[in-house]
Order: sequence, then C-alpha cells, then structure tokens
Amino acid sequence: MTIKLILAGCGNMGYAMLAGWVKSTKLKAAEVLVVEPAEALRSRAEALDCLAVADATGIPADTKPELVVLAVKPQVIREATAAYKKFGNGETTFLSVAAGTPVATFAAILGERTPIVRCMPNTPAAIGKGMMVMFSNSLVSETTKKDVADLLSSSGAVAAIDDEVLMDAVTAVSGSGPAYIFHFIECLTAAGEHAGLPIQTAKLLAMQTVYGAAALAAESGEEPGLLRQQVTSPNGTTAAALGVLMGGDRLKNLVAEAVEAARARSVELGK
Ligand SMILES: NC(=O)c1ccc[n+]([C@@H]2O[C@H](COP(=O)([O-])OP(=O)(O)OC[C@H]3O[C@@H](n4cnc5c(N)ncnc54)[C@H](O)[C@@H]3O)[C@@H](O)[C@H]2O)c1
Ligand code: PRO
Repeated sequence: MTIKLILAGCGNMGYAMLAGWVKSTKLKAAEVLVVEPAEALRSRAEALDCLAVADATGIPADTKPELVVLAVKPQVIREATAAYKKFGNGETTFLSVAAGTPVATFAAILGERTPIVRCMPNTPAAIGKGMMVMFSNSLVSETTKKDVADLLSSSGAVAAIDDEVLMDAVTAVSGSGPAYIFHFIECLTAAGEHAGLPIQTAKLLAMQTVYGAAALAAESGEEPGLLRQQVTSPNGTTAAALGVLMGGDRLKNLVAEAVEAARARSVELGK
C-alpha cells in the first residue's frame, strides 16, 4: 500500500497520536511509515501494523507522502527536519507538534513554498480525549486544513488559531496542562493520605474526583464557577477549603505564574 503519512518520532506524543489515528478508520496502519531510532518504540509502532525504520535513509525512494508529522524534541527538530528536505516546496504538507519552534524555522529548512501546520496536542490524545490546536501557514489550502483537522479529530477536540504568537500560550495551557492536573491528583492523594486514608483509597478518590468533575464541567454546559458554588454549602466544608485555595487569589496567582513560566519557556525553545 502507498505510504501517505510519515511520522518522525514515535515517543510519548508521536505514539499517542499514532494510536488514535490507527484506531480510527481515518488512516490505515499500512499507510503510515514511522521513523524512530529507538528499537523498542519502533516495535510499539509495528505492533499497530505500521512500517517502521530507524532513520530517514530507510524511507523507500518512491515515497511521496501527503503528510510528514514531526514529533521529535525541540532540541533536535532542526536536524530531524533537514532529513525531509526533499519533500519540501511541493505537494507534501508538514505537521510539527514541537513546542516553540515557529513555522519560519521549518520554512527556512524545507523551502519557503512548503505547506506547514503547527499543532499543539496533548497526551490525552492517546485515548481520544486530547486537545489539538492548529496554526497553518498561508500555503496550506482550505481542503488540506480540513483534512488535517479531520485526521487530528480522531485524537480529540480540534481548534485553530490565526495568530502564531498565541501558540506559546496554547502550549502553556493545553499542551503542558495535563501535567498540572496529574500533579493536582498527586497532591490530593497525598493530602488524603495525610488525613488518614489508606494510599490506594486516597488515589482512587483523588483520581475519580478529578475525572468526574472534568466530565461534569465538559458535559453539563454550566460555568465552572456555578458548578463550584453547587458544591459549596454556606459555612460548610468546601467553603473552609476554598478559603485556603482562593483566599488572596492564592491558587489563581500560582496557576497564572506557572502558565507564564511555560509560555516563556515555549518562546525560548523557539529561538
Ligand atoms: N509529551 C507531551 O505531552 C507533548 C505535548 C505536546 C507537544 N509535545 C511535543 O512533542 C514533541 C515530542 O515530545 P515527546 O514528549 O513525545 O518526546 P519523546 O522523547 O517521548 O519522543 C521523541 C522521539 O523522537 C525520537 N527521535 C529523536 N531523533 C529523531 C529523528 N532524527 N528522527 C525521528 N525520531 C527521532 C526519539 O527517539 C523519541 O522517541 C516535542 O517537540 C514536544 O514539544 C509533547
Ligand atoms: N510537553 C512539552 C514540553 O514540556 C510541550 C508541551 C507538553 O516542553
């Protein structure tokens, strides 16, 4: 079968997206060629029935991919992209998920006439619950934007932005965001244990509470502030806890500081 998509980098994010694509009917495994130097990660891709090679020299000479997805670390993205230069300035669209790296960097390596999409995904993509945000350069046709969005939708919700500068803020909110929530689960678990619960019970309560609250916020259509008020009895237990978290905007300021640190780091990674 013809290779339609090359995935360069099958680590945490590359594999999360690949698993979503292959599980959906949007792409057949045999249409994907994975380029990944780590043998164990190539085996993971092969287990999904994808072809996998260790480096770009293993790509069959007659390959004309519709899409090359770059899912390597920002620190090696320039060097990795250069291996796909022969697909630049043509029909192939490039999709990068690297934090920070701007479209201009890819255009400088691949050629100024290359259609390029930047996408910021997140790891819940592995179970179809990701948040994918796209920015496309002017060479990406409306049809291709729709096709790429359709492919990405197999991994979760898809949104687009028109101003590339906002990609740093997107990265700081939804790209890195799952880690903030996982840390909150760790903190709630530790607090539960400190309050006397057995560790396994504390873990279950913390995880199911975050899961249930996120699902309720997503599915009810209500403002999170209203849902919070529905939990908070006057002078009750929740009010006591929220006094600690919300007093002096403590958590709000802390989250704002964390998001700003991530945004600033995304800007740095792009340099
Ligand atoms: N992990 C996340 O939550 C997340 C979210 C959004 C975006 N991203 C972005 O995704 C990219 C990958 O991050 P990750 O967390 O998956 O990292 P990772 O280290 O898990 O995966 C990167 C993979 O690239 C492979 N690789 C290295 N050089 C290569 C080359 N020349 N050709 C092909 N493969 C090569 C590595 O062996 C590794 O398996 C980063 O640019 C990151 O900014 C990650
Ligand atoms: N993971 C990548 C990082 O930490 C980008 C967003 C999530 O840099």
